[in-house]
Amino acid sequence: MASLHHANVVKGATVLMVGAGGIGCELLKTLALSGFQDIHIIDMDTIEVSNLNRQFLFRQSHVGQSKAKVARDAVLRFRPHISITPYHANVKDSNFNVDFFKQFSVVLNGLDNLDARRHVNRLCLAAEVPLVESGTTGFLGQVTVHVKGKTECYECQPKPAPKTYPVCTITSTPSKFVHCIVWAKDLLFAKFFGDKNQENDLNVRSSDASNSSEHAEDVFERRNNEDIEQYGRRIYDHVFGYNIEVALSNEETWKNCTRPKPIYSGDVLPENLNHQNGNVDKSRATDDLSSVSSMASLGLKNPQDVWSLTENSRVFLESLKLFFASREKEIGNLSFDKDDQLAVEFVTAAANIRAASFGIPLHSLFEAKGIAGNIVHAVATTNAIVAGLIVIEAIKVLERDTDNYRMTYCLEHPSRKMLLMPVEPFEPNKSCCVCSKSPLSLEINTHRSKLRDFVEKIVKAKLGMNFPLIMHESKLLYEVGDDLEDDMIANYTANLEKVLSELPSSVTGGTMLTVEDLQQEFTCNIYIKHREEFDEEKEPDGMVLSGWTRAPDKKDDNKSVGNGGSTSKASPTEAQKAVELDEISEGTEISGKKRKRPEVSTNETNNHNEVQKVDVVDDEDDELVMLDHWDTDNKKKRLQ
Ligand SMILES: Nc1ncnc2c1ncn2[C@@H]1O[C@H](COP(=O)(O)OP(=O)(O)OP(=O)(O)O)[C@@H](O)[C@H]1O
Ligand SMILES: [Zn+2]
Repeated sequence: MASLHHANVVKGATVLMVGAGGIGCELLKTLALSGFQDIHIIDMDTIEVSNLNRQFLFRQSHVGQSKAKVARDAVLRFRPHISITPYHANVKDSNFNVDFFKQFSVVLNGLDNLDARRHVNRLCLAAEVPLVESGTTGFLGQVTVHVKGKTECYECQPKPAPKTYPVCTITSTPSKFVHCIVWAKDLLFAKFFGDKNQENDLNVRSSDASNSSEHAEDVFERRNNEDIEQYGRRIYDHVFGYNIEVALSNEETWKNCTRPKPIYSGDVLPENLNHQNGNVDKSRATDDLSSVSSMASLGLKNPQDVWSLTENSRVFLESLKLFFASREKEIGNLSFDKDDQLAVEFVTAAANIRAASFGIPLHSLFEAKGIAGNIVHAVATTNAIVAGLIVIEAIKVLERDTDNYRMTYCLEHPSRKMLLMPVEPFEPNKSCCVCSKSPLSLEINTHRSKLRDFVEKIVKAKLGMNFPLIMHESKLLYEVGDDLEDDMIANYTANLEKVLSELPSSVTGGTMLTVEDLQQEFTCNIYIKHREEFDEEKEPDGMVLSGWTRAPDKKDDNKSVGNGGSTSKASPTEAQKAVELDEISEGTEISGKKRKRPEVSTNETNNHNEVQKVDVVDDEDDELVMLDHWDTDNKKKRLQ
């Protein structure tokens, strides 16, 4: 009987789950209840209070403990005889190598970042283990199946970079609140509390670039004998007052934009802020990020209130004081963290003061935090549905039921009365550099760009390699590893500072470089094209990687059939509308891939029904994701 076969397949499988967060907790529970008996879980995190609203295997008493271990213990309480092996570790650790991956029948991802997803994809390809990948954003979700040689790999479709804004919009002409948030977070906060020596083209540094006093003084440097309030007010007046005056003096800028108004602290606050606040209780633990709060010391209670300009100005100065009074040691090393209350307060206040200056509506701390942290509030129901779909696909993969593999998309609004949209997987993209080993090409100025730029911007950031090795013909130019001799390390370090054309084996236009990651067993050839100039706004890296093109179109791939045996068509635009991602896509990883609705068999309908039986639970909090959406102009070959 099919059910006996099914039960045996499930029982005999050794499964690796990566991620024990929102999706992972649901997944572990569903795997255990579906009869899986040998489950391994990797998660590098410990449990936080903010996880408790949707990660139902965790309780208040578990805060601070390993997610993987607590999830195991929680499930063993209702399935005591199965084997669950937890690893409190980063999946990118070198012990999780190809041999480690080979022991598994299938790998299931419940991750929240592109980097780890790409890494797992490569290890699955190298180990030839099928991967079921997933992601959710609010009501939207997806589950995709990746089997080497049969379907696309996770990287067959390029993933769009997080949304960025032109520098001049951020530094000079903001028109939306998000521009003010980016300014407050990436420029002002970074300038105050991050690395003092960083390059930061914020026009908060000093005066107008054309002014010869530019290098005379770093306004952010606290002067001798300057108390924190004086310091805060001086910076306030500089960034919200003086800099705006300077910007206003350039008439050209304001021809098509509304002129901002300078704001000085004296305009909105009394000369002396006579408050009981600022007197921080220094005995408070500085490692508890939530214990120091300007809202608390100013008596502002509701994070959903929109503060007045005066309140924002008070929060700005108070946050600054609190950073100096109770977290001084961290100053210089901080980067913005959405879970750092004081940082969120500072950024909210600074963004609001700037917004007031530019006539942009002010926002509450709650809203500002959402924008600054790229937060889309998670819906636990979506996680539960996605977890169910992962298990369904995992079982099909284990049964080698290739014809019935489906990529499934959870939609926010019903499309043709469906909230779940199953799509047949596509075959591997022949121009994918990961699974089809197709070469890439890189336009770069070989006389100006250093090997370090290439390693940081291309090899690490774009190709996601951890332990790269770079070769030109048979010459090694660079390598990372634990067992390198000192003279080799010195050699490679020296190479990093050389421009490409001056490397021991000169890299110029026409060179083919080989880049390899030994842990991921991933090799990639990059054809170098020399180019003199790059557009600073559009090509800020000063180099352009391409060649990762999509698979060729196939004309007959255009017909599509509805779910449940219906033969009606779902047009791409209709589907596209259903997966409307515009608003939430900021900062999340959403690929522009075209998927067509396939013919759906009766079998599929059954699966579909099964999915719809998943219990509905409550919704909450935030999660970052990977979502694909429909795209009208790219048609791909379906799996044969
Ligand atoms: N490289 C990695 N190695 C191991 N686990 C990882 C790695 N990257 C992410 N994870 C885990 O994936 C899980 C993703 O879960 P989820 O998206 O619910 O995020 P979260 O951190 O629990 O919640 P939030 O980000 O919303 O606060 C997290 O538990 C995280 O620790
Ligand atoms: Zn691929």
